Amino acid sequence: MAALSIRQAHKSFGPTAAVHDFSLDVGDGEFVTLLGPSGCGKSTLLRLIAGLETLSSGEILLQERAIHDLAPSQRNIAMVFQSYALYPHKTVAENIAFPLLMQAPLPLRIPGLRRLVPGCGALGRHMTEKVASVAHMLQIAHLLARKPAQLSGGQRQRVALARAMVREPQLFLMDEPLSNLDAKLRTSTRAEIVDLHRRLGATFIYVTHDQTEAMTMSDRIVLMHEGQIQQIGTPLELYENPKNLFVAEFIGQPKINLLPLQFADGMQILADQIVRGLPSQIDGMPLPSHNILVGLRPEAFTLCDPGEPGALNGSIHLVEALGNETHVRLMLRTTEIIVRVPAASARGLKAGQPLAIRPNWNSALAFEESGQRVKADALRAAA
Ligand SMILES: Nc1ncnc2c1ncn2[C@@H]1O[C@H](COP(=O)(O)OP(=O)(O)OP(=O)(O)O)[C@@H](O)[C@H]1O
Repeated sequence: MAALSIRQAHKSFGPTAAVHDFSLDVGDGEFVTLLGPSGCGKSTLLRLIAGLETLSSGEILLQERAIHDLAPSQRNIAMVFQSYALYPHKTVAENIAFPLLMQAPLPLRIPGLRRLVPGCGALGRHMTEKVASVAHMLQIAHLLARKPAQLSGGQRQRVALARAMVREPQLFLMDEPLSNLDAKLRTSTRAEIVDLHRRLGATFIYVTHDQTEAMTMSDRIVLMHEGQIQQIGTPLELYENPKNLFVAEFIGQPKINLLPLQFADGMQILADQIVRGLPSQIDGMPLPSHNILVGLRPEAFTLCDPGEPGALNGSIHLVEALGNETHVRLMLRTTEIIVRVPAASARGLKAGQPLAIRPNWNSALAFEESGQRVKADALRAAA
């Protein structure tokens, strides 16, 4: 059974279709990330799930129960915002307890009444224990008496997480929760959220435009563009088997290289160079006879002898040594590509020098000029 099902969701703001024909099933306990460039509709989709926006059409089901007409408070969903949205005048303990307090009977919410109404003492103690246990889990128990202004960004983020956890929701929604943290803290908090997900066993929907976050944290990624799904898959599926150029270019750092492959007068021309020794198959299909774009990741090249069959010859534009590996920007006539070279092989490489490389054709991807992956049908049609 899917924990969350979104069926043909559509949301327009006037003429803008922020989310268009969006369908997704999320499994119980799964960590799914909505990834895409700014404005692709990620936050709108999260807000639709939370009930902060209403659908123009479609359905949202939580544990097979339609929730899209329910108020946010009735959905048993917790959302962690980019801004943390903590109450500045309340202590950390009061911030964390707030969702429990909102669910509690009225007398418990009014301090003077608590002692007078039977049962309130026990409920209050239960709330205090719950807050303490969540704070302990997130290692912020020593901060319970402080106000948000007295916390670091990372601590505020944990308080926001604790406040989301305290109600034990069926679903956690997180909207770019790490974007206000510095790079080092982002890396460690990333690992903490993954660990928290594992320990809670809850379903997480996470929004980010940062592919490293998406790749390292998610069971599956939903890559969006202009309100629509481009591809759904595991991080490796998206990297190794992108459906189209948008996915291939969005996933991967440095970006995939795109080399035009043309056929003219019986010659094979790759990135404006006549090449010999092309394989009979590219991307699992016979070599086409129409022009295509060949996608090669920066690691899909080997340094070689300039005269070797299949060699591409270029001139080094820039050498970026990262320690364990080096990124070489290589100019092949009119196309600049990035080649990932092991540090040991890159010693002595300098800008301005000639360099020859051989593509590893086993990992090459073939794209039509329209951006779609070359398919067997397209080859037959073009033949
Ligand atoms: N309340 C609104 N009124 C009008 N247009 C809106 C509204 N909210 C979002 N949009 C538009 O809907 C589209 C999707 O916006 P959304 O905020 O969901 O994108 P996003 O992928 O989350 O972007 P970002 O990463 O920048 O937060 C954008 O074109 C945006 O301008």
